[in-house]
Amino acid sequence: MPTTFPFTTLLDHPTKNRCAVAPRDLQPGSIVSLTSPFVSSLHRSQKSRRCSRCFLPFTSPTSKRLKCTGCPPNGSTYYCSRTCQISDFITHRYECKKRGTKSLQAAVNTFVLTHGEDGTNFPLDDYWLLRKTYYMAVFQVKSDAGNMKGLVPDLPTKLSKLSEHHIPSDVVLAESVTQSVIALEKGKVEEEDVSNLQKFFVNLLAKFRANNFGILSDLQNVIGGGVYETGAILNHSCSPNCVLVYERLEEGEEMLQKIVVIEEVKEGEELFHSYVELCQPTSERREHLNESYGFMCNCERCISEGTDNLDSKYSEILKSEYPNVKSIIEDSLASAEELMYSEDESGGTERKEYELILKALILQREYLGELHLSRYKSEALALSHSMLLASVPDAIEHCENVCEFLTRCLPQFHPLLVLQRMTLGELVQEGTKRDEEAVEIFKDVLPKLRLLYGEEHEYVGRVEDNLKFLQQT
Ligand SMILES: C[S@@+](CC[C@H](N)C(=O)[O-])C[C@H]1O[C@@H](n2cnc3c(N)ncnc32)[C@H](O)[C@@H]1O
Repeated sequence: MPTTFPFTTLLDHPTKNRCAVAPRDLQPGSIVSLTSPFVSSLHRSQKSRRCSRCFLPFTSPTSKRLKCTGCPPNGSTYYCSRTCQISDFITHRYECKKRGTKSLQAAVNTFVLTHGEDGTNFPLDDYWLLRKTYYMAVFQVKSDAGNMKGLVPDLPTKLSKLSEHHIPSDVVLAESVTQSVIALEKGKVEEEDVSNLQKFFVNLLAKFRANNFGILSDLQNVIGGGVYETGAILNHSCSPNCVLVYERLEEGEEMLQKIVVIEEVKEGEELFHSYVELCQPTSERREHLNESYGFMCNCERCISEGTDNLDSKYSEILKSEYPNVKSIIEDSLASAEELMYSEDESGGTERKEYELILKALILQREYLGELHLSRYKSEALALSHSMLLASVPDAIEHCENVCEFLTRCLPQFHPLLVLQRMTLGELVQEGTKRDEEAVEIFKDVLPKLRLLYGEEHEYVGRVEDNLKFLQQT
């Protein structure tokens, strides 16, 4: 286990309430917390790809996996080991087929009908997590010692400490979650308990709004959701001094959340991570924070950027022409997307897709500011396509542009930037004779990867091997 320097919690900030502060002077790479969640749940899109308990990826279709025999075939749950299956059973038995397939399906169907499969208001994945938390709280109270495997001692007290963000429409949402529990419990919920149950869900939803974490894979994709007690103490900043990395420690355990300091912090200074996508323009970040967490961000970056540096910035001369150009850009990107998701299984459309993306990108480069978000998105899309087409020189150009964009929006230790630079190093190594440049990139990236992911991580080994190879030749 790595050494941690647990942060101090201050309780009395006039507007933010609890704050986490550095217990001593900290260097980049210091870990201030490494904790497991109260509750976590794998997203449906990952169900067949990862263990439902510890989130270990199944690297190939033939990887060893245990299937829950109780789940319906279209919603199977898989585990990497018996230990994981047993640890998960305490709550999972309420979700799988063994306990009332019809009532569970009916409950989920009603939820989907009312709120949509991926309702922007409350996606189905969050619904599962919410219900799982409910069952854990119920069991925790029921179990005498409160330390049965898979349960969290003192869960209700811990939940009560979390801050809340109430949204009026959550009352309706709580109503439908309550109905789904009533249906599932088949008459076990007494009439007089219904309104308490509904209140419980209204409060739990308000806590979820303010405290839920998207659990990220090493490649920074969201693969699940969870509630972490320690992480929930950190406030937000758009120029954060900490990032969150998720780690699997051992079988049977849920994903740990590691809070890593990414710049020098003095003793007593507040620690922040970012609640939102940092590449968004200031106005969008602030709007998102206000809607989702109920505060207006006044961090250093928001104040210094003023109205915006990333918003649409066109050259003044070209501004009047932009409306026409915009439709060409949008049409090209829409056609590329249509091809990507077309039914045509024969493939072979990648070149055409790349050309359409490039057509949009060339116009975006001409008309939009360097830090325009949609220009960056096209650049990233063009990068993945050129890699798919094995067109290394194109890939290098797009990757350099993406790195340039990320360098200007993200702290230099941010995993997204570090991983993108690692890709750039590998492309330069593969596709050019610029070995010295590749070495420089790897030398810059390696210590950052070690601090973020740990010495033993496969990315660290990969970059070390690349460096060794380049330095020998
Ligand atoms: C995950 S909690 C953070 C800890 C919180 N301060 C507490 O006492 O539990 C999220 C809530 O903290 C508050 N918060 C976080 N960052 C903030 C900021 N930069 N400015 C104002 N309020 C903030 C908001 O109320 C938000 O909904």
